[in-house]
Amino acid sequence: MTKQIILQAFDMTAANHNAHGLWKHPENRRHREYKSLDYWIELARLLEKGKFDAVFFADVLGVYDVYGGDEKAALRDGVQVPLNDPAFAIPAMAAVTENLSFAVTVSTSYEQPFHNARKFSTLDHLTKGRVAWNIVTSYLPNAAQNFGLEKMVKHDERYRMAEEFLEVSYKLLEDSWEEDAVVSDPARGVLVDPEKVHRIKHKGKYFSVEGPHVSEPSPQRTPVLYQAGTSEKGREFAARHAECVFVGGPTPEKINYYIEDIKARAEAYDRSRAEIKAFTFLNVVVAETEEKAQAKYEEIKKYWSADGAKAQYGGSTGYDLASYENEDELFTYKHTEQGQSRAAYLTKDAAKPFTVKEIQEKFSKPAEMDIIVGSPEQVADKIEEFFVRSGVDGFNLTHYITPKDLEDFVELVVPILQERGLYKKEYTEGTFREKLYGHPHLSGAHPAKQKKG
Ligand SMILES: Cc1cc2nc3c(=O)[nH]c(=O)nc-3n(C[C@H](O)[C@H](O)[C@H](O)COP(=O)(O)O)c2cc1C
Repeated sequence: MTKQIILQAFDMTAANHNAHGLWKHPENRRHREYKSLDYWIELARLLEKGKFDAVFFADVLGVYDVYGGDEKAALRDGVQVPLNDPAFAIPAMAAVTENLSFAVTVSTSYEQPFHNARKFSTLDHLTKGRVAWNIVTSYLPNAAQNFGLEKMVKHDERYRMAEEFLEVSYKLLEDSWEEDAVVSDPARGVLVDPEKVHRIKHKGKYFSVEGPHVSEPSPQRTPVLYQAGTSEKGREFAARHAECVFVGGPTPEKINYYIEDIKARAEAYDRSRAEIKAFTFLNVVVAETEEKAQAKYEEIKKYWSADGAKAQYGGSTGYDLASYENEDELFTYKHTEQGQSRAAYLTKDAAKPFTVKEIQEKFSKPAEMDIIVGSPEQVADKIEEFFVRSGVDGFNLTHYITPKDLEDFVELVVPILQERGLYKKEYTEGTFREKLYGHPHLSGAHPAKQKKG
């Protein structure tokens, strides 16, 4: 059978995610409605109608304050702020759907593993196993300041913390409660068998957790594990832990390079390449005809905010585009403690070197990467080509006018992809991991299982 596209809506429980300035577009509803459950419920129903596999919630824990040295530009355009906690929308979205899954971003740099494990067990129970965790190490200096630190923990150390965070998480989610610990036996007067619940007694460099876990085993135990970030350390981390990777890159070939590299590294940990699915961004502007799609794109460009885009770029890379004075100088890679994959994107990963002037111009219109604009057939053709060339398993679909762009995609593009056999017509049964991999729990080759010996 043809490999089918796994589709996720890329979202954030914020007034704006990546559509900088588009809040001004008269048809955009999200900045007014993201605070209401009705909005998220409507979105969940729409995505399930379009057979989306999941909604992928990005999240950050501070404001973007690198560009121009403060958060003013980010606030003016609502760059991922105001922002609510994504976890709270999920039970309501799960209540009106049966198959849509939910990937939530949680940072290992600022969360506590005990609290995080409880949160994911709860979500996994309430969604009947439809939850995933996008593991990030964070990049915003302001997030560090919000959690009692003067400065961010350095990039590579954040990944070392993440390693230990995962070790504790596995102990809590996989080992603390045996599968049959909850006996619920009135005759013996025993709800939980004390012999089958174990303290984890973790004492490490960064975390100390006695346990036991307080939630009983959920359908998936450990949520499906996503990772995003392709620095050297990021790829090594993904190779060990991730079941899904979210990879950005300036060309399909570069994306493919990162995916292949992560899979090769996974093999060194005795994991099979098939155990890792890869996703990248998909930016689409579609309408009934090419002309209408072009007109829609022109409209989007009119509202786009270059300052908003630069604010986001500054926060995630550490490169302040307000501080470059010489427009003719080459925009080169320099080490920062922020996100190294994002920093590489327009510098050492780019197909050609850019001058500062070219970079500034890039931010004056939407999408760093190729945006697909066209009629439904044209869009489907390009998606198919991109799918094959990049070697991804699926996409995180962005949107500019929300929820209208998603409605258009469901109505206009999904039926064509389905006709071509590139996209499912029906969901498969079961938890998110069963839909992706055919089994409810982490595979036996995963390090979470291996350490049990
Ligand atoms: C495609 C992509 C999506 C990301 N989404 C988030 C996010 O929602 N929240 C966050 O704090 N970091 C996010 N990150 C940051 C990374 O997870 C990572 O912590 C950061 O980029 C530093 O790692 P790196 O140097 O390996 O890129 C994302 C990174 C990439 C490449």
